[in-house]
Amino acid sequence: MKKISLLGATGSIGLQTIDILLSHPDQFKLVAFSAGKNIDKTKEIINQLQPELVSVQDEKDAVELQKQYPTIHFTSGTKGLVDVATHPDSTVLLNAVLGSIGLEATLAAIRLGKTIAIANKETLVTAGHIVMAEAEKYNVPILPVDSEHSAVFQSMNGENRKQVKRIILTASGGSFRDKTREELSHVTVKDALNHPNWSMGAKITIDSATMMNKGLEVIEAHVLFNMPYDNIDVLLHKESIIHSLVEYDDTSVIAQLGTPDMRVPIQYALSYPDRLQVNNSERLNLAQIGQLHFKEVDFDRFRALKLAYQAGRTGGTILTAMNAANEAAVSLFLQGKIAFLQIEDVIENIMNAHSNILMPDLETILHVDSETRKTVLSMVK
Ligand SMILES: NC(=O)C1=CN([C@@H]2O[C@H](COP(=O)(O)OP(=O)(O)OC[C@H]3O[C@@H](n4cnc5c(N)ncnc54)[C@H](OP(=O)(O)O)[C@@H]3O)[C@@H](O)[C@H]2O)C=CC1
Ligand SMILES: CC(=O)[C@@H](O)[C@H](O)COP(=O)(O)O
Ligand SMILES: [Mn+2]
Repeated sequence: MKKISLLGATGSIGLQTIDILLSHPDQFKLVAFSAGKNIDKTKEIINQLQPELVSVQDEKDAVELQKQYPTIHFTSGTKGLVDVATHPDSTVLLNAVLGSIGLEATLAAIRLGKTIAIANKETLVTAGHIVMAEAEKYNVPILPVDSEHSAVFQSMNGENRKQVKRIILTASGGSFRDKTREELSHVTVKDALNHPNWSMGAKITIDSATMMNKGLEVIEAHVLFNMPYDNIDVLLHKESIIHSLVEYDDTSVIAQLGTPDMRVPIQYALSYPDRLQVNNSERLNLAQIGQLHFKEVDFDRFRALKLAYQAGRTGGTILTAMNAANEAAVSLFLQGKIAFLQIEDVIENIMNAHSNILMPDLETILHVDSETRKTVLSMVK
Protein backbone atom coordinates (compact mmCIF):
# COMPACT_ATOMS: atom_id res chain seq x y z
CA MET A 1 0.00 0.00 0.00
CA LYS A 2 1.50 3.37 -1.07
CA LYS A 3 0.64 6.26 1.23
CA ILE A 4 0.12 9.49 -0.69
CA SER A 5 0.31 13.23 0.00
CA LEU A 6 -1.45 15.19 -2.74
CA LEU A 7 -1.03 18.90 -3.47
CA GLY A 8 -3.76 20.52 -5.59
CA ALA A 9 -6.39 17.83 -4.97
CA THR A 10 -9.32 20.00 -6.13
CA GLY A 11 -7.80 20.80 -9.55
CA SER A 12 -7.93 18.99 -12.86
CA ILE A 13 -4.96 16.69 -12.14
CA GLY A 14 -5.92 16.48 -8.46
CA LEU A 15 -9.46 15.23 -9.11
CA GLN A 16 -8.24 12.69 -11.66
CA THR A 17 -5.78 11.51 -9.01
CA ILE A 18 -8.67 11.15 -6.55
CA ASP A 19 -10.49 9.06 -9.16
CA ILE A 20 -7.45 6.76 -9.39
CA LEU A 21 -7.12 6.47 -5.61
CA LEU A 22 -10.83 5.61 -5.33
CA SER A 23 -10.53 2.91 -7.98
CA HIS A 24 -7.51 1.25 -6.33
CA PRO A 25 -8.18 1.31 -2.55
CA ASP A 26 -5.99 -1.80 -2.18
CA GLN A 27 -2.96 0.02 -3.71
CA PHE A 28 -3.12 3.61 -2.46
CA LYS A 29 -4.12 5.49 0.69
CA LEU A 30 -4.49 9.29 0.74
CA VAL A 31 -3.02 10.52 4.01
CA ALA A 32 -2.90 14.27 3.36
CA PHE A 33 -4.04 16.70 0.69
CA SER A 34 -4.14 20.38 -0.11
CA ALA A 35 -6.87 22.41 -1.79
CA GLY A 36 -7.14 26.08 -2.64
CA LYS A 37 -10.52 27.79 -2.33
CA ASN A 38 -12.89 25.06 -3.50
CA ILE A 39 -14.33 24.03 -0.14
CA ASP A 40 -17.23 21.97 -1.55
CA LYS A 41 -14.78 19.70 -3.40
CA THR A 42 -12.53 19.64 -0.33
CA LYS A 43 -15.40 18.26 1.76
CA GLU A 44 -16.29 15.73 -0.93
CA ILE A 45 -12.70 14.40 -0.96
CA ILE A 46 -12.61 14.28 2.86
CA ASN A 47 -15.84 12.27 2.90
CA GLN A 48 -14.60 9.90 0.19
CA LEU A 49 -11.07 9.24 1.44
CA GLN A 50 -10.84 10.23 5.14
CA PRO A 51 -7.33 11.72 5.17
CA GLU A 52 -5.48 12.65 8.36
CA LEU A 53 -4.43 16.16 7.30
CA VAL A 54 -5.96 18.77 4.96
CA SER A 55 -4.63 22.16 3.94
CA VAL A 56 -6.66 24.96 2.35
CA GLN A 57 -5.52 28.31 0.98
CA ASP A 58 -7.27 30.59 3.51
CA GLU A 59 -6.98 30.26 7.27
CA LYS A 60 -10.65 31.13 7.85
CA ASP A 61 -11.69 28.11 5.75
CA ALA A 62 -9.36 25.89 7.80
CA VAL A 63 -10.97 27.14 11.04
CA GLU A 64 -14.49 26.45 9.73
CA LEU A 65 -13.55 22.98 8.46
CA GLN A 66 -11.90 22.13 11.79
CA LYS A 67 -15.26 22.68 13.54
CA GLN A 68 -17.01 20.37 11.08
CA TYR A 69 -14.37 17.60 11.08
CA PRO A 70 -12.84 17.48 14.61
CA THR A 71 -10.88 14.25 13.98
CA ILE A 72 -8.99 15.65 10.95
CA HIS A 73 -6.15 18.14 11.29
CA PHE A 74 -6.50 21.34 9.20
CA THR A 75 -3.79 23.78 8.17
CA SER A 76 -3.51 26.59 5.61
CA GLY A 77 -1.42 28.81 3.31
CA THR A 78 2.06 28.03 2.02
CA LYS A 79 2.92 26.44 5.37
CA GLY A 80 -0.06 24.13 4.79
CA LEU A 81 1.41 22.95 1.48
CA VAL A 82 4.63 22.05 3.31
CA ASP A 83 2.64 20.32 6.11
CA VAL A 84 0.88 18.13 3.52
CA ALA A 85 4.07 17.39 1.58
CA THR A 86 5.94 16.39 4.74
CA HIS A 87 3.23 14.35 6.46
CA PRO A 88 5.16 11.67 8.38
CA ASP A 89 3.02 8.77 7.07
CA SER A 90 3.30 9.47 3.33
CA THR A 91 6.03 7.98 1.17
CA VAL A 92 4.96 9.64 -2.10
CA LEU A 93 4.17 13.28 -2.85
CA LEU A 94 2.06 13.93 -5.93
CA ASN A 95 2.47 17.62 -6.62
CA ALA A 96 -0.41 18.92 -8.76
CA VAL A 97 -0.68 22.41 -7.33
CA LEU A 98 -0.67 25.28 -9.79
CA GLY A 99 2.40 27.45 -10.22
CA SER A 100 5.74 28.04 -8.56
CA ILE A 101 3.99 28.10 -5.16
CA GLY A 102 4.68 24.32 -5.15
CA LEU A 103 8.46 24.73 -4.94
CA GLU A 104 9.15 24.87 -1.19
CA ALA A 105 6.80 21.97 -0.42
CA THR A 106 8.53 19.85 -3.06
CA LEU A 107 11.97 20.57 -1.59
CA ALA A 108 10.71 19.80 1.92
CA ALA A 109 9.36 16.41 0.78
CA ILE A 110 12.60 15.57 -1.04
CA ARG A 111 14.60 16.29 2.12
CA LEU A 112 12.47 13.70 3.93
CA GLY A 113 13.21 11.12 1.24
CA LYS A 114 9.72 10.98 -0.28
CA THR A 115 9.27 9.91 -3.89
CA ILE A 116 8.05 12.87 -5.98
CA ALA A 117 5.45 12.47 -8.72
CA ILE A 118 5.46 15.88 -10.38
CA ALA A 119 2.77 17.50 -12.49
CA ASN A 120 3.64 20.99 -11.21
CA LYS A 121 6.02 21.93 -14.07
CA GLU A 122 6.44 25.56 -12.88
CA THR A 123 8.45 24.24 -9.91
CA LEU A 124 10.91 22.53 -12.27
CA VAL A 125 11.13 25.60 -14.52
CA THR A 126 11.76 28.10 -11.75
CA ALA A 127 14.24 26.03 -9.71
CA GLY A 128 15.04 22.86 -11.66
CA HIS A 129 18.73 22.88 -10.72
CA ILE A 130 17.92 22.97 -6.99
CA VAL A 131 15.17 20.34 -7.16
CA MET A 132 17.32 17.89 -9.13
CA ALA A 133 20.42 18.46 -6.96
CA GLU A 134 18.41 17.85 -3.79
CA ALA A 135 16.76 14.77 -5.32
CA GLU A 136 20.20 13.35 -6.11
CA LYS A 137 21.52 14.20 -2.65
CA TYR A 138 18.58 12.51 -0.89
CA ASN A 139 18.37 9.69 -3.47
CA VAL A 140 14.78 10.52 -4.30
CA PRO A 141 13.12 9.57 -7.62
CA ILE A 142 11.36 12.41 -9.48
CA LEU A 143 8.66 10.75 -11.58
CA PRO A 144 7.02 12.79 -14.36
CA VAL A 145 3.24 13.16 -14.51
CA ASP A 146 3.11 15.58 -17.46
CA SER A 147 1.97 13.44 -20.42
CA GLU A 148 4.95 14.25 -22.67
CA HIS A 149 7.53 13.63 -19.95
CA SER A 150 5.83 10.44 -18.89
CA ALA A 151 6.03 9.38 -22.55
CA VAL A 152 9.74 10.23 -22.68
CA PHE A 153 10.34 8.43 -19.38
CA GLN A 154 8.50 5.34 -20.66
CA SER A 155 10.41 5.50 -23.96
CA MET A 156 13.68 5.46 -22.00
CA ASN A 157 12.76 2.52 -19.74
CA GLY A 158 15.52 -0.07 -19.92
CA GLU A 159 17.57 2.03 -22.36
CA ASN A 160 21.03 3.50 -21.92
CA ARG A 161 20.35 7.22 -21.44
CA LYS A 162 23.83 8.05 -22.76
CA GLN A 163 22.69 6.76 -26.17
CA VAL A 164 19.73 9.16 -26.40
CA LYS A 165 20.24 11.50 -29.34
CA ARG A 166 17.09 13.59 -29.20
CA ILE A 167 13.88 14.10 -27.27
CA ILE A 168 10.92 15.06 -29.46
CA LEU A 169 8.03 16.63 -27.55
CA THR A 170 4.72 16.61 -29.38
CA ALA A 171 2.47 19.68 -29.25
CA SER A 172 -1.20 19.92 -30.17
CA GLY A 173 -0.82 23.60 -31.05
CA GLY A 174 -3.60 24.53 -28.62
CA SER A 175 -6.92 26.29 -29.10
CA PHE A 176 -5.66 28.67 -31.82
CA ARG A 177 -3.34 26.42 -33.79
CA ASP A 178 -5.00 27.22 -37.13
CA LYS A 179 -5.15 30.99 -36.58
CA THR A 180 -2.68 33.55 -37.97
CA ARG A 181 -1.03 36.06 -35.63
CA GLU A 182 -3.38 38.75 -37.02
CA GLU A 183 -6.40 36.66 -36.04
CA LEU A 184 -4.98 36.22 -32.52
CA SER A 185 -5.49 39.92 -31.72
CA HIS A 186 -9.28 39.41 -31.49
CA VAL A 187 -9.56 36.14 -29.55
CA THR A 188 -11.55 35.87 -26.30
CA VAL A 189 -10.90 34.09 -23.01
CA LYS A 190 -13.75 31.68 -23.82
CA ASP A 191 -12.15 30.76 -27.17
CA ALA A 192 -8.74 30.32 -25.55
CA LEU A 193 -10.16 27.94 -22.93
CA ASN A 194 -11.41 25.57 -25.62
CA HIS A 195 -8.52 23.09 -25.98
CA PRO A 196 -8.99 20.70 -28.93
CA ASN A 197 -7.86 17.48 -27.15
CA TRP A 198 -7.46 17.86 -23.39
CA SER A 199 -9.74 19.01 -20.58
CA MET A 200 -7.39 20.82 -18.17
CA GLY A 201 -7.23 23.69 -15.68
CA ALA A 202 -7.58 27.25 -17.02
CA LYS A 203 -3.94 28.32 -16.69
CA ILE A 204 -2.40 25.38 -18.55
CA THR A 205 -5.10 25.65 -21.25
CA ILE A 206 -4.05 29.26 -21.90
CA ASP A 207 -0.37 28.19 -21.79
CA SER A 208 -1.20 25.61 -24.42
CA ALA A 209 -2.83 28.28 -26.61
CA THR A 210 0.25 30.56 -26.39
CA MET A 211 2.52 27.45 -26.61
CA MET A 212 4.23 28.63 -23.44
CA ASN A 213 3.10 25.23 -22.14
CA LYS A 214 5.42 23.60 -24.67
CA GLY A 215 8.14 26.09 -23.72
CA LEU A 216 7.78 25.15 -20.04
CA GLU A 217 7.84 21.49 -21.13
CA VAL A 218 11.09 21.95 -23.10
CA ILE A 219 12.68 23.32 -19.91
CA GLU A 220 11.04 20.55 -17.85
CA ALA A 221 12.56 17.95 -20.22
CA HIS A 222 15.99 19.59 -19.95
CA VAL A 223 15.73 19.45 -16.15
CA LEU A 224 14.28 15.94 -15.78
CA PHE A 225 16.39 14.17 -18.41
CA ASN A 226 19.54 16.31 -18.31
CA MET A 227 19.33 16.84 -22.07
CA PRO A 228 20.89 19.88 -23.84
CA TYR A 229 18.38 22.28 -25.41
CA ASP A 230 19.84 21.63 -28.89
CA ASN A 231 18.69 18.01 -28.49
CA ILE A 232 15.10 18.79 -27.49
CA ASP A 233 12.71 19.38 -30.40
CA VAL A 234 9.03 20.22 -30.57
CA LEU A 235 6.82 18.64 -33.22
CA LEU A 236 3.26 19.77 -33.98
CA HIS A 237 0.97 16.76 -33.80
CA LYS A 238 -2.64 17.84 -33.69
CA GLU A 239 -4.21 14.55 -32.53
CA SER A 240 -2.25 14.25 -29.22
CA ILE A 241 -2.00 10.46 -29.71
CA ILE A 242 1.80 10.18 -29.76
CA HIS A 243 2.63 11.73 -26.41
CA SER A 244 6.35 12.19 -27.22
CA LEU A 245 9.31 10.36 -28.76
CA VAL A 246 12.95 9.56 -28.03
CA GLU A 247 15.53 9.08 -30.79
CA TYR A 248 18.64 6.97 -30.15
CA ASP A 249 22.18 6.93 -31.63
CA ASP A 250 21.28 4.06 -33.96
CA THR A 251 18.39 6.18 -35.46
CA SER A 252 15.70 4.13 -33.69
CA VAL A 253 12.82 6.19 -32.37
CA ILE A 254 10.76 4.94 -29.41
CA ALA A 255 7.45 6.62 -28.60
CA GLN A 256 4.54 6.20 -26.19
CA LEU A 257 1.01 6.38 -27.61
CA GLY A 258 -2.49 6.42 -26.20
CA THR A 259 -5.80 8.25 -26.23
CA PRO A 260 -5.52 11.63 -24.45
CA ASP A 261 -6.35 10.67 -20.85
CA MET A 262 -4.23 12.20 -18.07
CA ARG A 263 -5.20 9.41 -15.66
CA VAL A 264 -2.78 7.15 -17.54
CA PRO A 265 0.43 9.16 -16.81
CA ILE A 266 -0.82 10.17 -13.33
CA GLN A 267 -1.44 6.53 -12.42
CA TYR A 268 1.83 5.37 -13.97
CA ALA A 269 3.76 7.79 -11.76
CA LEU A 270 1.93 6.36 -8.73
CA SER A 271 2.10 2.67 -9.66
CA TYR A 272 5.59 2.70 -11.26
CA PRO A 273 7.12 0.30 -12.15
CA ASP A 274 3.77 -1.55 -12.30
CA ARG A 275 0.84 -0.81 -14.60
CA LEU A 276 -2.74 -0.99 -13.32
CA GLN A 277 -6.13 -0.90 -15.02
CA VAL A 278 -7.47 2.63 -15.69
CA ASN A 279 -11.27 2.64 -15.28
CA ASN A 280 -13.19 3.41 -18.51
CA SER A 281 -10.12 4.65 -20.36
CA GLU A 282 -10.64 4.44 -24.10
CA ARG A 283 -8.27 1.98 -25.81
CA LEU A 284 -6.28 3.26 -28.78
CA ASN A 285 -7.65 2.16 -32.14
CA LEU A 286 -5.25 3.38 -34.82
CA ALA A 287 -7.25 1.85 -37.65
CA GLN A 288 -10.25 3.91 -36.59
CA ILE A 289 -8.14 7.09 -36.32
CA GLY A 290 -6.70 6.39 -39.77
CA GLN A 291 -4.21 9.24 -40.01
CA LEU A 292 -1.86 11.09 -37.69
CA HIS A 293 -0.51 14.53 -38.68
CA PHE A 294 2.86 16.19 -38.05
CA LYS A 295 4.14 19.69 -38.79
CA GLU A 296 7.24 21.72 -38.04
CA VAL A 297 6.86 24.53 -35.49
CA ASP A 298 6.95 28.12 -36.76
CA PHE A 299 8.78 30.02 -33.99
CA ASP A 300 7.55 33.41 -35.24
CA ARG A 301 3.95 32.25 -35.00
CA PHE A 302 4.53 30.70 -31.55
CA ARG A 303 6.67 33.44 -30.01
CA ALA A 304 6.31 32.23 -26.41
CA LEU A 305 8.02 28.96 -27.35
CA LYS A 306 10.96 30.91 -28.79
CA LEU A 307 11.20 32.96 -25.58
CA ALA A 308 11.19 29.79 -23.47
CA TYR A 309 14.05 28.23 -25.48
CA GLN A 310 15.92 31.53 -25.07
CA ALA A 311 15.40 31.56 -21.29
CA GLY A 312 16.34 27.88 -21.05
CA ARG A 313 19.57 28.33 -22.98
CA THR A 314 20.47 31.37 -20.84
CA GLY A 315 19.67 29.65 -17.52
CA GLY A 316 19.60 31.31 -14.09
CA THR A 317 16.96 33.67 -12.70
CA ILE A 318 15.64 34.53 -16.15
CA LEU A 319 13.76 31.21 -15.91
CA THR A 320 12.07 32.37 -12.71
CA ALA A 321 11.31 35.77 -14.22
CA MET A 322 9.86 34.22 -17.37
CA ASN A 323 7.71 31.77 -15.42
CA ALA A 324 6.44 34.36 -12.92
CA ALA A 325 5.71 36.83 -15.75
CA ASN A 326 3.75 34.13 -17.55
CA GLU A 327 1.78 33.15 -14.43
CA ALA A 328 0.92 36.79 -13.72
CA ALA A 329 0.07 37.61 -17.36
CA VAL A 330 -2.14 34.55 -17.81
CA SER A 331 -4.01 35.46 -14.63
CA LEU A 332 -4.57 39.00 -15.99
CA PHE A 333 -5.76 37.59 -19.32
CA LEU A 334 -8.20 35.27 -17.53
CA GLN A 335 -9.55 38.29 -15.61
CA GLY A 336 -10.07 40.12 -18.91
CA LYS A 337 -7.46 42.77 -18.05
CA ILE A 338 -5.07 42.18 -20.96
CA ALA A 339 -5.45 40.82 -24.48
CA PHE A 340 -4.19 37.40 -25.56
CA LEU A 341 -1.13 38.69 -27.45
CA GLN A 342 -0.15 40.89 -24.49
CA ILE A 343 0.77 37.71 -22.58
CA GLU A 344 3.82 37.32 -24.85
CA ASP A 345 4.55 41.08 -24.71
CA VAL A 346 4.63 40.99 -20.92
CA ILE A 347 6.97 37.98 -20.86
CA GLU A 348 9.29 39.48 -23.48
CA ASN A 349 9.46 42.87 -21.70
CA ILE A 350 10.24 41.20 -18.38
CA MET A 351 12.94 39.04 -19.96
CA ASN A 352 14.55 41.98 -21.79
CA ALA A 353 14.74 44.05 -18.59
CA HIS A 354 15.99 41.18 -16.41
CA SER A 355 19.44 41.26 -14.75
CA ASN A 356 20.31 37.60 -14.79
CA ILE A 357 21.91 35.65 -11.94
CA LEU A 358 23.25 32.18 -12.77
CA MET A 359 22.81 29.23 -10.39
CA PRO A 360 20.56 31.19 -7.99
CA ASP A 361 19.81 29.93 -4.48
CA LEU A 362 16.26 29.46 -3.20
CA GLU A 363 16.07 32.89 -1.52
CA THR A 364 17.07 34.64 -4.77
CA ILE A 365 14.51 32.63 -6.75
CA LEU A 366 11.69 33.49 -4.32
CA HIS A 367 12.71 37.17 -4.44
CA VAL A 368 12.82 37.32 -8.26
CA ASP A 369 9.49 35.49 -8.42
CA SER A 370 7.65 37.95 -6.17
CA GLU A 371 9.32 41.06 -7.65
CA THR A 372 8.44 39.95 -11.18
CA ARG A 373 4.78 39.50 -10.26
CA LYS A 374 4.71 43.02 -8.78
CA THR A 375 6.35 44.45 -11.92
CA VAL A 376 3.81 42.77 -14.18
CA LEU A 377 0.93 44.20 -12.13
CA SER A 378 2.47 47.68 -12.31
CA MET A 379 2.87 47.33 -16.09
CA VAL A 380 -0.88 47.00 -16.66
CA LYS A 381 -2.08 49.70 -14.22
N1 LIG B 1 -4.51 19.63 -16.17
C1 LIG B 1 -3.71 18.86 -16.86
O1 LIG B 1 -4.16 17.99 -17.62
C2 LIG B 1 -2.23 18.99 -16.71
C3 LIG B 1 -1.66 19.81 -15.76
N2 LIG B 1 -0.31 19.85 -15.59
C4 LIG B 1 0.25 20.73 -14.55
O2 LIG B 1 -0.30 20.35 -13.30
C5 LIG B 1 -0.45 21.49 -12.45
C6 LIG B 1 -1.92 21.62 -12.06
O3 LIG B 1 -2.68 21.86 -13.22
P1 LIG B 1 -4.28 21.77 -13.22
O4 LIG B 1 -4.69 20.59 -12.41
O5 LIG B 1 -4.70 21.90 -14.62
O6 LIG B 1 -4.66 23.11 -12.45
P2 LIG B 1 -6.04 23.53 -11.78
O7 LIG B 1 -6.15 25.00 -11.88
O8 LIG B 1 -7.16 22.71 -12.29
O9 LIG B 1 -5.83 23.11 -10.25
C7 LIG B 1 -4.91 23.78 -9.45
C8 LIG B 1 -4.95 23.25 -8.03
O10 LIG B 1 -4.08 24.06 -7.24
C9 LIG B 1 -4.85 24.69 -6.19
N3 LIG B 1 -4.30 26.03 -5.98
C10 LIG B 1 -4.22 27.04 -6.87
N4 LIG B 1 -3.63 28.12 -6.30
C11 LIG B 1 -3.37 27.77 -5.02
C12 LIG B 1 -2.79 28.45 -3.92
N5 LIG B 1 -2.37 29.72 -4.02
N6 LIG B 1 -2.65 27.78 -2.74
C13 LIG B 1 -3.06 26.49 -2.63
N7 LIG B 1 -3.62 25.80 -3.64
C14 LIG B 1 -3.78 26.44 -4.80
C15 LIG B 1 -6.29 24.70 -6.70
O11 LIG B 1 -7.19 24.82 -5.62
P3 LIG B 1 -8.75 25.29 -5.76
O12 LIG B 1 -9.23 24.84 -7.09
O13 LIG B 1 -9.40 24.59 -4.60
O14 LIG B 1 -8.76 26.78 -5.59
C16 LIG B 1 -6.32 23.34 -7.37
O15 LIG B 1 -6.41 22.32 -6.42
C17 LIG B 1 0.07 22.68 -13.28
O16 LIG B 1 1.41 22.91 -12.96
C18 LIG B 1 -0.06 22.21 -14.72
O17 LIG B 1 0.85 22.82 -15.58
C19 LIG B 1 0.53 19.10 -16.36
C20 LIG B 1 0.03 18.29 -17.33
C21 LIG B 1 -1.38 18.19 -17.60
C1 LIG C 1 -2.02 16.82 -21.00
C2 LIG C 1 -0.74 17.53 -20.97
O1 LIG C 1 0.29 16.98 -20.66
C3 LIG C 1 -0.72 18.95 -21.36
O2 LIG C 1 0.48 19.58 -20.99
C4 LIG C 1 -0.88 18.91 -22.84
O3 LIG C 1 0.34 18.50 -23.34
C5 LIG C 1 -1.28 20.20 -23.42
O4 LIG C 1 -1.26 20.07 -24.77
P1 LIG C 1 -0.41 20.98 -25.76
O5 LIG C 1 0.44 21.90 -24.95
O6 LIG C 1 0.37 20.02 -26.59
O7 LIG C 1 -1.49 21.69 -26.47
MN1 LIG D 1 2.00 18.25 -21.13
